[in-house]
Amino acid sequence: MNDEIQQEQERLNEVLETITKQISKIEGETSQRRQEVVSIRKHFWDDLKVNVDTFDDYLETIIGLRQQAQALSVSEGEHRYASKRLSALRRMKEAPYFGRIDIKEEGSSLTEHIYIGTSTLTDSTGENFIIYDWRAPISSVYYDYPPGPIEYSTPGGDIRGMMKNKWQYLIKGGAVESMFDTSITIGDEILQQVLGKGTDKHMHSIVSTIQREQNKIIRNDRGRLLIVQGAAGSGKTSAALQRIAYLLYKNREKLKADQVILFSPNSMFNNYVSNVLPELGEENMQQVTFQEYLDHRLADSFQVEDPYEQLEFLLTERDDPSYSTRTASINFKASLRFFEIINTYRQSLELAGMIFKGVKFRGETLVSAKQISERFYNTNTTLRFHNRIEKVEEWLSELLDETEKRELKKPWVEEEIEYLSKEDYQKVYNKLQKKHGLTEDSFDDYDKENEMLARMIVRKKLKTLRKRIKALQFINIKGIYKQLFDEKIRNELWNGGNIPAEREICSATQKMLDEGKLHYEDATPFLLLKELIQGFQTNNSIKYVLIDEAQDYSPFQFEFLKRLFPAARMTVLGDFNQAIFAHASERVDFETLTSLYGIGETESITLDQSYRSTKQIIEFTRELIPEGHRIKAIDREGEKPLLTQVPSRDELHRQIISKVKEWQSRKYNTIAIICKSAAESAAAYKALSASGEMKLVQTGTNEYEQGIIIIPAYLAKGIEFDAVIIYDASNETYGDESLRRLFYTACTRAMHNLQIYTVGEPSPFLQNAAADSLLLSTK
Ligand SMILES: Nc1ncnc2c1ncn2[C@@H]1O[C@H](COP(=O)(O)OP(=O)(O)OP(=O)(O)O)[C@@H](O)[C@H]1O
Repeated sequence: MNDEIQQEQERLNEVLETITKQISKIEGETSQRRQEVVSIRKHFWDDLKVNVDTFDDYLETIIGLRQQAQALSVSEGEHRYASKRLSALRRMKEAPYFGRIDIKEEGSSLTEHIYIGTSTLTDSTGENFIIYDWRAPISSVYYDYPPGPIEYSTPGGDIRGMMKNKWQYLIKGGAVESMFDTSITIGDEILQQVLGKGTDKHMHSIVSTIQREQNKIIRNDRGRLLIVQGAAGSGKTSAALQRIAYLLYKNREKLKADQVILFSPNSMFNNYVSNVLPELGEENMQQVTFQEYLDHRLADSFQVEDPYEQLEFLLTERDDPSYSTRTASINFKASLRFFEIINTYRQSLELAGMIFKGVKFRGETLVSAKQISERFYNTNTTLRFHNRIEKVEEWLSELLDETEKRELKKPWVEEEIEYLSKEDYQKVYNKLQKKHGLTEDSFDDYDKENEMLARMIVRKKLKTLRKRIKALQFINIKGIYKQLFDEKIRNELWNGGNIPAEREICSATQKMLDEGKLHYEDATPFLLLKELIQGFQTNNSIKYVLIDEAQDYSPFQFEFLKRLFPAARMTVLGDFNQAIFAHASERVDFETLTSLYGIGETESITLDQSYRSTKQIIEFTRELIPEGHRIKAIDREGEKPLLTQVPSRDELHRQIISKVKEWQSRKYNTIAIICKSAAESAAAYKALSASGEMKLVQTGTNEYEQGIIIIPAYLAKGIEFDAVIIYDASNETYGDESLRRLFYTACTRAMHNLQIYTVGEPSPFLQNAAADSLLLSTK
């Protein structure tokens, strides 16, 4: 051990001793707090005198109850805080800090050693910092500057100074393994070591090696919208998660983890990233997929297609007669033009076109659809659209009041009373007694009893109808959406056509609706129209929305999310070179998003440095896309990706099995065989699974599994593998230009090794690359 490491180890030992002392102190406190909580819970009612005889007694009881509940909540809060601190300290024992900066602030003669770790540590007085949390203002200097002049912002103003040294430490199990003075060493040694490691079941935090550009994303505090366009593997997901940890720390007094929501591509991805925040001592944010939200809102009325079903159709059914109409429909329905058409359509409904459903009770029409329509268009026409709907709703509720009165005397009610079971009768009786304070004596009045029972029965029967009227279900949204595709409306509102396959799109959409289905491309437009008519359902409690893999969202969906979360700031992270859904085929950047909140409220950051893959893999993958030369690789060496052309499927499978064996001996944790579609994955699984343990990943797979997996490219997005086999990159499979982005996404999942097979002639995508970034073999 050299002198420097020896000295550092001694300091580390002192820090560890402080941590150990604090742990034992807090352990005592937590156990005491726990006992307090248990005791208050156990004796909650013993310590309380419950007396409601007089109003004063009642008041006293309520006050006592409140005090007791408050004491419980304080103790629970203290216990929670102490437990959180305890787990932070226990985590720190492993590696209390990872960096140090030596800083002399302007106007001070003292050079301070600032140690940086995952959590704060102070001495026993609580006044002096031994370690600074990586999210503290001063820690930003570590990520933003090399030694030399520095500047950072604090709530009290900007601070300037000089950084004399910057150290990186690799500490494991309480021992300093290595340390680097970054003013002397070239490159980021620790980053190299971290990136050279194998995959794990879960993604890890990157706080010890956050790069300057990523730090800008993490600490960005300006504007309503932050757009991050970043190359594959540039750390977008990582930056998003550390950003959440940062926001929770910075706003710890007012922001809770469940006020932050992350939209992610699928549930396997959710599982893959679920450890990052707990590793940093924070609770996980809410995580959803856009599809989950659509299902939540629409699955009652429709069979809603999910995005992967849509994609699978596009990837595998090219010969289907409806294929070209479907692609035209997807493009059109994701466009801003369709968004505008829907808005215009909604406005036109103020004058004509609303479709209603008649209201029926026990098979009898109380009011017909036509009558509702007449009411809507003939009265209150000067009011705003939503108020007019409200007026109709009030009118229908009044009609129900009248119906209730009328029905009371009808024979069906009398009959239902007779058939009431004893229990029902007793229930009704008890309810009535409680509500009206009836005594045994007063209830023997037959008429009164009957009237009350009748009212109860009729009300119960009308309850669902009332609810549906309150929920504005008398508006036929499905009919209104279908009408948008009628020839008449098309001529009036679609602004002169020029939409490819316009007629075909219209008839296919109407047919789909008649079958009770809703394609993925229709789900958001349908929901938008519904909300524009019925009023928006908003969620004001969410303060931050982060959207990962944002290239897969249409401008439509962004508009929708903005309206859904009116109180939130949005962070959008994506890469258009990985846009795999048909609706994004034309788009190359997030330019259109600027209009969401306006230029003044929008900031954009681009990440060009890729961290996931070796230099050789990046040199190959960047040739697959336009402007790929901008992507920079980390100086991490590996083997050149290998392209092997085989004559047949049988030979393909033989070679894959032997490649997997070779790689297993290299101890790779995950080897992925990436296919184009679910259909191709299933076929590959059938042919290969007998050779050893392999897992097939499908849309419903919830866990990121280690080992050997077979996976369609679109489900592999967002995640990574030690080594990747591209199952078949032939011209037949990846011949069409529209598949370039999917192919790029598949290849960029590889961290250390990439093997591409092609049965017969390779895809044209490989032709540019083949010259110098791919090794060719035709075994
Ligand atoms: N600063 C960093 N320090 C250490 N590792 C990093 C850093 N930035 C990114 N990585 C690693 O690089 C890999 C890719 O990161 P991440 O998945 O966040 O990228 P991405 O931009 O979301 O990728 P993609 O768009 O391809 O899904 C991960 O293994 C991540 O841990």
